Amino acid sequence: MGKSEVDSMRSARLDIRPDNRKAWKFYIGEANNNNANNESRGKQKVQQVVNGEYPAVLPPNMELFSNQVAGHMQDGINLGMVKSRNRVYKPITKETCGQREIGFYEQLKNSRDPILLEVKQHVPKYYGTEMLTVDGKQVKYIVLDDVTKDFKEPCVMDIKIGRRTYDPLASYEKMIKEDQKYHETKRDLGFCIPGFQVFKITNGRVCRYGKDYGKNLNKETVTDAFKIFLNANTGLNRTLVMQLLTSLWRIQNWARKQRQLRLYSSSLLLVYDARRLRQNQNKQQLIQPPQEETVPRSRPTLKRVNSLNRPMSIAMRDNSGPSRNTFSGLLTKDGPILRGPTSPTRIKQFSPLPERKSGPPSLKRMHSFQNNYDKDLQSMKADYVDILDQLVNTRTNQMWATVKIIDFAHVFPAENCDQDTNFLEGVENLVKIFESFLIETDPSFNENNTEMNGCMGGMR
Ligand SMILES: Nc1ncnc2c1ncn2[C@@H]1O[C@H](COP(=O)(O)OP(=O)(O)OP(=O)(O)O)[C@@H](O)[C@H]1O
Ligand SMILES: O=P(O)(O)O[C@@H]1[C@@H](O)[C@H](OP(=O)(O)O)[C@@H](OP(=O)(O)O)[C@@H](O)[C@H]1OP(=O)(O)O
Repeated sequence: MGKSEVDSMRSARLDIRPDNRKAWKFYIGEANNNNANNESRGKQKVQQVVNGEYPAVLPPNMELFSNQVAGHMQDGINLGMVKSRNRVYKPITKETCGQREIGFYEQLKNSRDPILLEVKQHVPKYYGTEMLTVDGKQVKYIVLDDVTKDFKEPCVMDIKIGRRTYDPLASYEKMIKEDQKYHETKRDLGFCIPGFQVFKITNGRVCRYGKDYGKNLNKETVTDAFKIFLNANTGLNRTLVMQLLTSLWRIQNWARKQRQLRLYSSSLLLVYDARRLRQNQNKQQLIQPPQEETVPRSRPTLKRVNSLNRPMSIAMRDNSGPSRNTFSGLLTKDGPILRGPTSPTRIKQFSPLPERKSGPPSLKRMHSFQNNYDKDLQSMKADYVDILDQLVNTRTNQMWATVKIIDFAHVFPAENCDQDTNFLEGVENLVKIFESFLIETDPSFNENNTEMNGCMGGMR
């Protein structure tokens, strides 16, 4: 395709759908995620449907990154993230920010400082930079590991951390602009949610929530956003919450210790695989004993297995409430330590539910107490999908949810060797919300327990 053809195609799209420029940003709802219609023509290919709903002329083997949920998108003005195989490419469009971010990744790559070595575990692997020709222009890209690469149905949430999201070199206008947006969640919780996507476990469709949704959230409605993201309409999944919380605790622990960096406007990227969540939910329903049917509907719906340890329930029993027994930030080989009123409480080591061993689904088990054959058939199909997945995926026993720190365009050295409270407070509040979810997934949790409300109200 010649340049003039590409140009005319791009302007045709501009003419026909002028509002599309910010389409993704305002989009809330379901979308078909398999709509990338790539045409390889000669050396470059045109991608018709992209992260910001605009085409781009990309080098061969490159495509626009469809799992990008926030940040600058391909939208006719900005360049979006692109991907090739298991790597994502972040364009450097603002020279100073780009150099700062590259500088940070290079520092991590070469450093032996224990704090930097520790944070490296929570940052996507860095593969240097590359020049690519995009839309006929040479652009420098930062090359990173795609943290969604192992997931069949990647659910991704970008949580921008900090009450303050501008750096020390920001202009007065930039400060005002930043302070005005996502105002309530930033003010009350020290973080905001610029975007997320979730694959619904009920129908496999992807739903995307953009900036406008995030800008209208407040400290109460933010819980709804998390529950949508966590596919909690059929009940919060304890294994999922535990995996995310384990990562969050480790990041919190690091943020409490570190005294050398200021992370302005960095994000925590929460990712999990809805495919694995569905399998986990199905499995829990299958092993659920029949007497569960008598449990009143008003109770939390998540079913549990006996082997699953219950850290927060131990905490509640020993210390009578989450507001008085937050995780201390200390992880030992035996599990996290809680901070209690008198002495620290060690929580038993916990791990995600063991995955189902391969083998054909058992027909014997398939007669539910309700004799609901349709439901049984559905579970059986899900089992086969599960087994097929295991046959093609050797990573099946790995974690299927994690949290990474991303976006270091506004990282600065700390001037006075104290904590980065702006970053830390956001992380701590996020941790508290996920700890309250963990309590909710405890089968002994009583809905009327006022302690939990106390926990939510205790945000800094
Ligand atoms: N390593 C990664 N793996 C998978 N997805 C990623 C990765 N890094 C970034 N993303 C995706 O790209 C989005 C934007 O990333 P990032 O915040 O680094 O870009 P940005 O354009 O600098 O953002 P901003 O406009 O907030 O400054 C993230 O929300 C996430 O969806
Ligand atoms: O983080 P930066 O580099 O300052 O870029 C911001 C950022 O992308 C911001 O998006 P959000 O994630 O805070 O929602 C953009 O704001 P909008 O919400 O108005 O789109 C800013 O415009 C970006 O700043 P800049 O205009 O300097 O590129």
